Amino acid sequence: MTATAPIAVALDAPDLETAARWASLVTPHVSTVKVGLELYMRYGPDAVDSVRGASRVQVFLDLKLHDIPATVRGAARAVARLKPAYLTVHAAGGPAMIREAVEAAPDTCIAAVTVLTSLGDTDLTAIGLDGPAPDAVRRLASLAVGAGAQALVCSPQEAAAVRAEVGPGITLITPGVRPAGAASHDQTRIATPEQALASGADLLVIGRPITGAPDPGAAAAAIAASLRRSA
Ligand SMILES: O=C(O)c1cc(=O)[nH]c(=O)n1[C@@H]1O[C@H](COP(=O)(O)O)[C@@H](O)[C@H]1O
Repeated sequence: MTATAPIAVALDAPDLETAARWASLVTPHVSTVKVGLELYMRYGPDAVDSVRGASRVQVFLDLKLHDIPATVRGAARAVARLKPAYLTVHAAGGPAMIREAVEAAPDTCIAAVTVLTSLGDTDLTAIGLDGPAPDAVRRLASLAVGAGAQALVCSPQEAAAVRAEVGPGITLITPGVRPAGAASHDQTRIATPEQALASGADLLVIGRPITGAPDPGAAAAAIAASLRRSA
């Protein structure tokens, strides 16, 4: 049996049946499935159990926590019992908040989201965040790692620069991944799966290019095969 590809499929579905069906189709090919806000807001912990099923797939719980440190500590502690492999927090929540999440979920890899891949430089100016994006990402990456985050979320466009900034021990997770010719949807800072891997990403988050395909299992298998060829 071939090893699964370092891909987290974003199960952004309106209902649990659809998410569980996508999960069962893609898990032979990918290492990880991601439960995000859409599913968790509706189903809570059941969403995690349901997509995990009987398989050994890793679950990435993407709740993008961003609140005062004590509240994030409580939230991280509450979901730690679900044993997700990864849990996201926003790096912009600051070092004290990140530290609380790391301490509250010791068996989970806390992944700090730097600058959302949907944002471009004009958005950063509107928000009041000093850009350009690669500079803001590097700054937040360094802050998050200093606070104990073991993983970082950034676009594949910044992965090489972030790796140079934080060194080899940190897991780099990149959404904003689109196979050549695929629709970008609401993503702004994108690259192909092969480019993401070559830039040093450890885990590629891919949603709609897989889940929106007529056969999500075949779409996941095709991307996994292209990554194997490019490795
Ligand atoms: O934390 C994330 O996973 C995340 C961070 C980010 O900066 N951008 C981003 O798109 N994501 C998530 O990655 C997934 C991307 O999905 P697609 O655009 O359909 O491939 C979605 O579930 C987003 O919530």
